[in-house]
Amino acid sequence: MVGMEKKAASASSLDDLIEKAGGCAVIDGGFATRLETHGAEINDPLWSALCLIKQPHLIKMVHLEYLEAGADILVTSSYQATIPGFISKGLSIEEGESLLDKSVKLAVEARDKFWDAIKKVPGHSYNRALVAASIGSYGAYLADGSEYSGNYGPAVNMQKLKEFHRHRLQVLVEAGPDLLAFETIPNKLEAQACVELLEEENINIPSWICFSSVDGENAPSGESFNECLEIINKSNKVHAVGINCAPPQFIESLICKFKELSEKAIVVYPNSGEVWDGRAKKWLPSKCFGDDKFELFATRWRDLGAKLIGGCCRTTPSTIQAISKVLKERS
Ligand SMILES: C[S+](C)CC[C@H](N)C(=O)O
Ligand SMILES: N[C@@H](CCS)C(=O)O
Ligand SMILES: [Zn+2]
Repeated sequence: MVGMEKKAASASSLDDLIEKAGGCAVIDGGFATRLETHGAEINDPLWSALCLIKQPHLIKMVHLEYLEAGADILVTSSYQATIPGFISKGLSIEEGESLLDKSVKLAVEARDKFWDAIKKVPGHSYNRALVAASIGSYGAYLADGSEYSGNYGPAVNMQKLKEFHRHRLQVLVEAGPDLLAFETIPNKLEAQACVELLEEENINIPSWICFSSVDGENAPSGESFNECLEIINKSNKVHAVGINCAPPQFIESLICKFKELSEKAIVVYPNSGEVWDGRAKKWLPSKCFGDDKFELFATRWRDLGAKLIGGCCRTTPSTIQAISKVLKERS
């Protein structure tokens, strides 16, 4: 009974935010992308998580920029932050745990600082943001681009994926985020591992599970979203499903597909359209959508029923400002 009350209360924090935001809340944009703009060196197996060790002040700065731009939800710097990843840098388990905790604390501090200042400004149109702890896929940790292929090889089974996700999930939950954001999940097995872990760990923080997609129709593994969402639909621990870090031109039809396949809220935060070369560790020059296009897309995605909209890699605070402006009709 206590558990049920807790769940009902926590799920409503996301619903409340969506309502306060006028029916569609704004997520922040490319986090690693913005760190790089500020000179962060992230060409490393830890990618943006290297900044948790070396340049945490940049993390807070980027969170503040996205808040200023109008983000209702901040996604933390933990996408590629894992205990084994930190251990491979010579850190201890305790130090790794403390860095995961710090990823949430930095976002909470930025949110509180921004909100304390802005709430005193008469007529402001901001909402008190929520902090979503990023949980990047196993493929992100592998740092070989496999969050876009879903190909983890035959040795990676359910047990292995749960083992990978469990400890980080526990530490992030303990740090007190408002939401959990599973990002760039590329296959059905990992979606199922995440759903089962939320149950096994009895997590009562609202969560979303987002898939990447490279063909605009299926999960990167080639498995259909029908199969993937069937598993997620059975869980009342997952509050929203959607797509992140796929090109924007895929999003419209994927929202329509997801609406047919699930009653859960739909969350979309695509990248700029550029393609990640996992071997060279760089973005390939390719079709790239600017802020003006995101402004048009965001209205369309909202009208199609998306409840959470933002940007992923290679989008910037100005992209989020454009989305926020059009969704909240700010001038
Ligand atoms: C979303 S991708 C661009 C993140 C980086 C990737 N996991 C890598 O380490 O190469
Ligand atoms: N939250 C991460 C996702 C990378 S795909 C970021 O924005 O860097
Ligand atoms: Zn991305």
